[in-house]
Amino acid sequence: METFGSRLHRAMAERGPLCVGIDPHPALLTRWGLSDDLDGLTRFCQIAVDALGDRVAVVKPQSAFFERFGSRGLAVLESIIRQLRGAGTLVLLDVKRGDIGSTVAAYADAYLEPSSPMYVDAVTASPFLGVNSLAPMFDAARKHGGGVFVLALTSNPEGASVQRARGADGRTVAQTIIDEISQLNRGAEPLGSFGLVVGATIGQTGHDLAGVGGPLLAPGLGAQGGRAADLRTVFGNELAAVLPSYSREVLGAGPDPAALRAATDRVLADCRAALTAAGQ
Ligand SMILES: O=c1ccn([C@@H]2O[C@H](COP(=O)(O)O)[C@@H](O)[C@H]2O)c(=O)[nH]1
Repeated sequence: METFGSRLHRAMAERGPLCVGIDPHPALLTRWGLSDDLDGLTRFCQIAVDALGDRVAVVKPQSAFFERFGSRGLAVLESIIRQLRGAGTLVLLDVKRGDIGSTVAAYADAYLEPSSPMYVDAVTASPFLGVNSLAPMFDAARKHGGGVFVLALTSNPEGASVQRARGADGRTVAQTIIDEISQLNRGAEPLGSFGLVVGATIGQTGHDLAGVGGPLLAPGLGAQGGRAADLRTVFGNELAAVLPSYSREVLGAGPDPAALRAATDRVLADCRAALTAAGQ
């Protein structure tokens, strides 16, 4: 069985280093001339999937915007996950789950067990109940070729007070998370299956990302103010592992499918330029 890290490495080589988020914000539904209800959600997602599904390496649906509509919203999410995976696109579900280990086991069943209706290639996870509380997700990912992206240095300004707090050994909370995820990826080639989330908005991190060995998801580009050129400042020598992620910046170009594709091509070109400019 091929690992998630290997599948992601190939997808990034074939389609380019880009993740596009499907975040059906109420304001975007309105902007696309759609109603803020289940019909609008369904139409929005169909247009986005048809326009982008076979072009980008990774699509990242944001679960919250589907959960707004209850079980019928989740049915739409399940449907687009199936369609995207059918088009050969890796699906990273942004759901930021975390809990005590016995409950994380149920989240692992929900997202990383192939028989689940919500089965995806990878999920985002919150480590703030302790990285090791996520062990059931890591185990399921290993068993089924999935991936887990763990929050480390998030793109929002509020994250720093928690993530940059220092423990007894002098390391920040984020560095502890980075070090634990690095251990999980040890020896994995060409890329580990355990990633970190590091916002493109945070400037020089002051953290050591050199040994991570897995993908570095970089949200915060576009609508939150991050620019592709900032990736070089944030990630330094680790540009080869960076997976830039845009949601509103691309989706704001819709609903015209050609405009969505043009926006995707534009941000991908920006990212390629930024990620290769340092001679990588
Ligand atoms: O640190 C983080 C972690 C996750 N996100 C998520 O990414 C997208 C960003 O959307 P934009 O429209 O490109 O701002 C969204 O789903 C966030 O929940 C993040 O922004 N920062």
